[in-house]
Amino acid sequence: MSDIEELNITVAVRCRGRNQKEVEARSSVVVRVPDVTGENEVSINTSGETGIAAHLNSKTYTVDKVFGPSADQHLVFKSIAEPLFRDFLKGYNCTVLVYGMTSTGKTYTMTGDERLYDGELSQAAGIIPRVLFKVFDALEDANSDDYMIKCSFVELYNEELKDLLDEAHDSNNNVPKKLRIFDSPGNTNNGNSGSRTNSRTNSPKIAESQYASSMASNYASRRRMRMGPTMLPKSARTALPKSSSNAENSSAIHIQNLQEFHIMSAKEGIRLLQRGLKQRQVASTKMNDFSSRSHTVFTIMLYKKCDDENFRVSKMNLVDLAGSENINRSGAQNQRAKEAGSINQSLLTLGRVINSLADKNAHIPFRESKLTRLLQDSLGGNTKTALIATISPAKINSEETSSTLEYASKAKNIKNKPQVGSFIMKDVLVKSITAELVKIKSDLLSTKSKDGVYMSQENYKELTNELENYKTEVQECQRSIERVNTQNAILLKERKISNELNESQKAKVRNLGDNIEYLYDKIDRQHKNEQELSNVVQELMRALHVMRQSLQLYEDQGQRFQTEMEKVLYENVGSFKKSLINEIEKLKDNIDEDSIDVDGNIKLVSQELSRIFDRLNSSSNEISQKFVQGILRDSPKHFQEIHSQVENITSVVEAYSSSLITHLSSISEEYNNLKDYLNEQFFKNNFQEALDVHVERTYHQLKLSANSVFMSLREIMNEHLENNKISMIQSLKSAAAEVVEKEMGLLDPVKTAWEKSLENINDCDKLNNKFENDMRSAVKEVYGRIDNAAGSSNAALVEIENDLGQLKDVSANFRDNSLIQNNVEGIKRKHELLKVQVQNSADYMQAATQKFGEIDQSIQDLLSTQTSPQLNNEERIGNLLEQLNDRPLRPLGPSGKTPMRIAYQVGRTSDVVQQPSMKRSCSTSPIKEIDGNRRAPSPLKRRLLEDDISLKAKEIE
Ligand SMILES: Nc1ncnc2c1ncn2[C@@H]1O[C@H](COP(=O)(O)OP(=O)(O)OP(=O)(O)O)[C@@H](O)[C@H]1O
Repeated sequence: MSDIEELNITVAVRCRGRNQKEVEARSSVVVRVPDVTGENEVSINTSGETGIAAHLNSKTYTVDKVFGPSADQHLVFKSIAEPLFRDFLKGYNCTVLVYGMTSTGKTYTMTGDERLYDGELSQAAGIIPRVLFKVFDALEDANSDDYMIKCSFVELYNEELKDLLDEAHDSNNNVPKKLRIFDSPGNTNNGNSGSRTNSRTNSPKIAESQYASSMASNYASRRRMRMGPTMLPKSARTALPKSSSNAENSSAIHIQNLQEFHIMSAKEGIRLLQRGLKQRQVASTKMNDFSSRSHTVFTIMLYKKCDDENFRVSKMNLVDLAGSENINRSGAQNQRAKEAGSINQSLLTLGRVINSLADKNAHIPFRESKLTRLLQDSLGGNTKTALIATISPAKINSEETSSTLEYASKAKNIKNKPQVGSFIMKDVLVKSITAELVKIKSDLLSTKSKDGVYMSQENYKELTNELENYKTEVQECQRSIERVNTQNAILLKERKISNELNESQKAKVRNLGDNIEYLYDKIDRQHKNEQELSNVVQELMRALHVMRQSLQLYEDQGQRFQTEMEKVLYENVGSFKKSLINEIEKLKDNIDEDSIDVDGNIKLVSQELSRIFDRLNSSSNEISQKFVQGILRDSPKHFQEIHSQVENITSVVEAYSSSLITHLSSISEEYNNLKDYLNEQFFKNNFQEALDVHVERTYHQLKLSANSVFMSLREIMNEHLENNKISMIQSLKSAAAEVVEKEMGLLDPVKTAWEKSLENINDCDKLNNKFENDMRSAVKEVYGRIDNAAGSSNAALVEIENDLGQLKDVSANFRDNSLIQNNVEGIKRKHELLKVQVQNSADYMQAATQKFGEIDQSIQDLLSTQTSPQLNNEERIGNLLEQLNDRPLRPLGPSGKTPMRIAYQVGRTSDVVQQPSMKRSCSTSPIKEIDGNRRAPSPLKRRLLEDDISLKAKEIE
């Protein structure tokens, strides 16, 4: 046992969002959790302070996972229950517990929305429905047929156990069987001596009691749900302890009389769950109007084949604990108080058990409550366990939240020693199933023996209940149809109203459009005025410029005046000075002469002076008058101009400002109108509805237009494709015709050439035949001659032999007889003659052979020229014709003509266009073409002839 790894139980915290009650109570959020998940710390501030103080005074708890308000059911299942579920499939016993104060989401987490929608679970489905679906999915995926799944559903309420699936609760006649927690014989983990070690060594097994209870007959429900509680036959009961591999550790807690139901699908499991939930005791308290004050345990048992003889048994306990709030807070009284007390009794014991396990105490008070006895194996035992603590974020529940978090963080220290579950022998299982079958068969028999339909009381009740249920369902459906109809009518009415509203909105929008048009008009006019104003300002600038120029003119004139004055003064004073000096000189002269008329001179000087001053005066007067006159002349003009400019500007500015005021007032009036209109009329209406209608209509229009677009697109595509097809076919046809025409054009000269070549070939054939005939006759002649020669040679040989015989006979008379001498001479002459004849024949044959060679060579030459790869067909044919026409025929033998045979061949197969007529003529030819190479028989024949001749010649010799 010590080899088995110790595992801390997994602890998660799930914090929901604030509920209606908490929002209405304006209770602030005091719990800090992530929005979804990702952290393993949760902190709570119970001090009532805010800001940094709150942060400093808050208490932080560390767990394995924290889920915030946005964590959905799927995430919680995936993170917490699914890992355990995988171990459950492997054969481990697993437990998932939800713990927390009422209305924090325990039932939501464990069960959630268990209903099926089109055979599927909703997003809000909790752990139990998800496990039910997962288990069948997993086993079906594994293609495993050798498994069996059973379910049970038990409630612990007021320290009383209740089988939530026992139909006797619904029946008036049947009393539900009492459930009892039952320690298997080997269990040493009792209340007094219960120790952590003992509990851990407990191995889950299928005990007799469990079977006794699970096999309790319930044919009615089995028939309905194709499943049912099974009863272990006696033999199986006795066989059971031996079948368990962990028999020596057999010390599990079991519930006597608890019914277990076979399920063949997840849906059957869901139906069982729903049936059990209906039975669940629900009482209302101050804390939660629908608060459940009971603990429930939904158990899924998996019997999975592990070898030929045994099935492995694993259990998944899904525990929804009652609310953990304390009795004072709940305000429950009387019966409720008792209930609350008992709940607390269980939960308090659970707390103590958790504390003891966390502190590793020797004594663990499992036996002090039924809840802890039930959970004995899940806490510190062989089970893999996960605890989900559900909490509220609101300040009003902070006390309970703290207590829940304390429990959770304590529970995190509990260590389990998970072990793979026990085995059950195949025989035992088969026997239990056989027992069931026997029962079903007997029921069937009794049914058959009756005329009508027979069914047991229970079954009948079941069916009646079912019928009632269906009736209720039908009524509900009718009601919902009516509801839907009413809603539909309302919706139609609303639609009408919204249509009207829409129309009026449209009119208003049109109005608004007109107003905006008008405003735009005004703004345009305003713009024009601004333009005018800017023109005026420009004019003003110009006038200013003119004024500046005038001023400059004045300044220049003044300058000129001053210069002239200076000039006049300088000239006059200079001349005066000169004349004065002259006069003084004169005076001096006169003084010397004593004849000076002083008075006269003085008079003259004074006259001169007064004249000068007069002139000066007059010229200065003249200049100043001129200047003044100039100023007087020009000034009114300038001033007039300036004045008129200023007047202009003033009038324009006045006009502009008045029009500005008018426009501004009218714009502000329009703006106010618009604002009023928007405030009072436009937004006053339920624009959301109008918007919805618009959205709906737009959607429909979009859909219609999308459809029509698609349709037209399809039509266009089809048309396009059809056109393409037609034009492709046409172009292909015309291209093919063109190609054929061109090819035919190209073929024509070739055809003519072919025809010509065929004629040539035919001619060749004729020539060839003639040549062959000639050759044959020549050879025949040669043969005749050779035969003659051979005949005469033979005759000569016979003669010689005769002569030799005579020679022998007359040898004795040879020397003296002149006749003999004459005979010998005659023989000699005949021999010479014969020799000459043989020599002639041999010469003739040699000449004939030479002719054969020449003929052969000429044919080879001819063919090699014709089959040259560099030549095209036309050239070959031309050559051929040329050779036929121009080549001098070599005399041969008696025919005296050149034998010729043309095998027209083309280098490449693809170039060959074989004419039927040519083929025919070729096939009639005595000389064949093999593999395109010409092969003439004449050399062989010739060689044979030569051999023959030389043989004959040798014989003759
Ligand atoms: N995480 C959550 N997300 C959405 N709704 C939730 C969540 N938790 C709880 N609720 C809702 O809060 C209400 C109370 O939840 P639930 O009945 O599960 O609480 P409980 O802890 O089981 O209470 P009790 O102890 O009284 O049985 C339910 O309507 C449930 O849908």
